[in-house]
Amino acid sequence: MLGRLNHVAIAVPDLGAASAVYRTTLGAKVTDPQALPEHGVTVVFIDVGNTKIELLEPLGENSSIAGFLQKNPAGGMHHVCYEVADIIAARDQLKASGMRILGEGEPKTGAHGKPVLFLHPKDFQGTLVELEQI
Ligand SMILES: CC[C@H](C(=O)O)C(=O)SCCNC(=O)CCNC(=O)[C@H](O)C(C)(C)COP(=O)(O)OP(=O)(O)OC[C@H]1O[C@@H](n2cnc3c(N)ncnc32)[C@H](O)[C@@H]1OP(=O)(O)O
Ligand SMILES: [Co+2]
Repeated sequence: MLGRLNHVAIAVPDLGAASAVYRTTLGAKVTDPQALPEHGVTVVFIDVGNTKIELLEPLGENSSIAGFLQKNPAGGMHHVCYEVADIIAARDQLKASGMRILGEGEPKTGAHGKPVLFLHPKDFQGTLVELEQI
């Protein structure tokens, strides 16, 4: 089921400040901010060759990452995203093995314009897992 590691996501309280740290101290090329209101976040990506770093900050009132940032006010590792060839087949296989699919269980369109799903962190060793269909 698993393909490449598409990205590692870091939730931050201030996307501009976090982007500046990556740009000035690590020489990173940071994409322009991309507002994703349907996901309640604004994101940027940093391509590191073999994968990407996604920096994300809350957007709007009930952002799905607000709770995480309350617990981690300075920010922190938020999720990993794995690529899958067939997200519906992956979803159905995971559901059959008792894993919890977050949201209504139907893929939404992610930052890369591809279908994505999220798996409950409690089912994956305390790590929020995103699947993105390539
Ligand atoms: C798709 C666009 C973009 C892309 O890459 O294309 C993105 O990645 S957008 C990313 C933002 N969207 C999401 O994260 C959607 C999925 N997330 C959720 O539905 C929620 O964040 C959820 C349900 C994982 C947690 O929501 P919340 O924190 O409000 O709920 P709880 O406090 O009840 O949390 C339950 C339990 O899980 C622990 N938790 C929460 N977030 C994480 C996390 N990122 N990693 C690990 N664990 C997490 C939380 O601490 C609670 O644990 P407990 O021991 O019960 O306190
Ligand atoms: Co992501």
